[in-house]
Amino acid sequence: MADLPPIAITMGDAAGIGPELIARVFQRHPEWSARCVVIGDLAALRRGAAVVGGVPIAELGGPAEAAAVPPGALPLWPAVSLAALPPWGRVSAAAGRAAAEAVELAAEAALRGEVAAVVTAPLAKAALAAAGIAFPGHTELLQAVAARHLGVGVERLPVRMMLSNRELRTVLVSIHVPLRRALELVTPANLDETLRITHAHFTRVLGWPACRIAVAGLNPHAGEDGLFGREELDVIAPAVARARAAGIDAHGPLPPDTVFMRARQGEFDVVIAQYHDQGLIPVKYLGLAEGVNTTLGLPFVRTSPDHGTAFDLAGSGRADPSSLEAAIQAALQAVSARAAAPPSG
Ligand SMILES: NC(=O)c1ccc[n+]([C@@H]2O[C@H](COP(=O)([O-])OP(=O)(O)OC[C@H]3O[C@@H](n4cnc5c(N)ncnc54)[C@H](O)[C@@H]3O)[C@@H](O)[C@H]2O)c1
Ligand SMILES: N[C@H](C(=O)O)[C@H](O)COP(=O)(O)O
Repeated sequence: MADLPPIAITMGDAAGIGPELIARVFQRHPEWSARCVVIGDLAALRRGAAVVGGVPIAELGGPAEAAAVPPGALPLWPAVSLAALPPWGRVSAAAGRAAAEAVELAAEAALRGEVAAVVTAPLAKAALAAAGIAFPGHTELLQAVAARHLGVGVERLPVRMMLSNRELRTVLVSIHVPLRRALELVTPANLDETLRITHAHFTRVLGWPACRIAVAGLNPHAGEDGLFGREELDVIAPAVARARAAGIDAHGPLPPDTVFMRARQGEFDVVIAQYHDQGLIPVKYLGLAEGVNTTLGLPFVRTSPDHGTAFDLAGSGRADPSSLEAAIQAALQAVSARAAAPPSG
């Protein structure tokens, strides 16, 4: 796969652990230097490198120069610049704006085919908001950039968040919305789309022959035949039936308190969760170290660590790079899978 373009890694919030984790990754994986391009601010990456004891930085004019980067160097395309470095661990509009710019540049490069995938280091949603950026997080920002590139509205490019580790995968019906709003978003259309996008990701994008999808209920005991709520009977079960009629190996609605255990024991490949914390708590409870956040439905591969900016640790050198490493590894694997079996549509 040496002939594929590099993978873009965005620096994340410069006040958080992103820059130091990126530097740590190239210390631990010198073989990735020529396969990646980091998009960010030079001073922020220098500061991150200093936190982990120093890493040489190779400044690039663009992704095409990555292939010549020597092992162990941090391949930086300094296409984003901060007027001043933000203090560690503080929300700032400037850091939010710079983080978003790096993400937009990476997505546009991916859409032009100049990078093979996008891996995003964590940004702070409050910093994005402080910068006046109207998206709650990466997922919605990437969706908007891709839709703009394709000349369609975002409603024509639905995406979903998947969190995964070695033991469990979960895809969310809704993402960054208040819990009351999440309940309203348990609709036939959202269920159908989540099932379709999840099935397509595993079978068409990753080339699996089949994918066993469990669908969690919303209410205690999946409603207990309507005793504790009717969403299972009125919305979720019909969506599962429609999916099965369309050839998707969907099961449910299953009681949310045991469906993750059943998937972890091997009964299902992935669980569709009805809202953010229903799906993310079981994955993150198993530990942040190996978790990967993947956006399904985009026209390019995007992964991210499952943790955030960890402002409490930023600059200390104590942050664990494992989740970022897992995100890069997952992106490399997905890119290889796509190259071996291009999706049919
Ligand atoms: N991928 C992303 O961009 C992403 C993901 C999750 C949260 N966030 C954002 O990050 C900000 C902070 O969120 P939060 O505090 O809820 O979660 P967090 O993941 O930043 O931190 C939660 C806890 O985990 C610890 N932790 C996180 N990453 C670690 C690592 N690599 N090594 C060791 N310990 C680690 C932190 O010290 C903290 O105790 C918020 O703005 C949130 O929206 C961004
Ligand atoms: N919900 C994600 C998590 O907790 O891991 C996180 O906020 C990242 O979201 P984006 O990838 O949309 O920034």
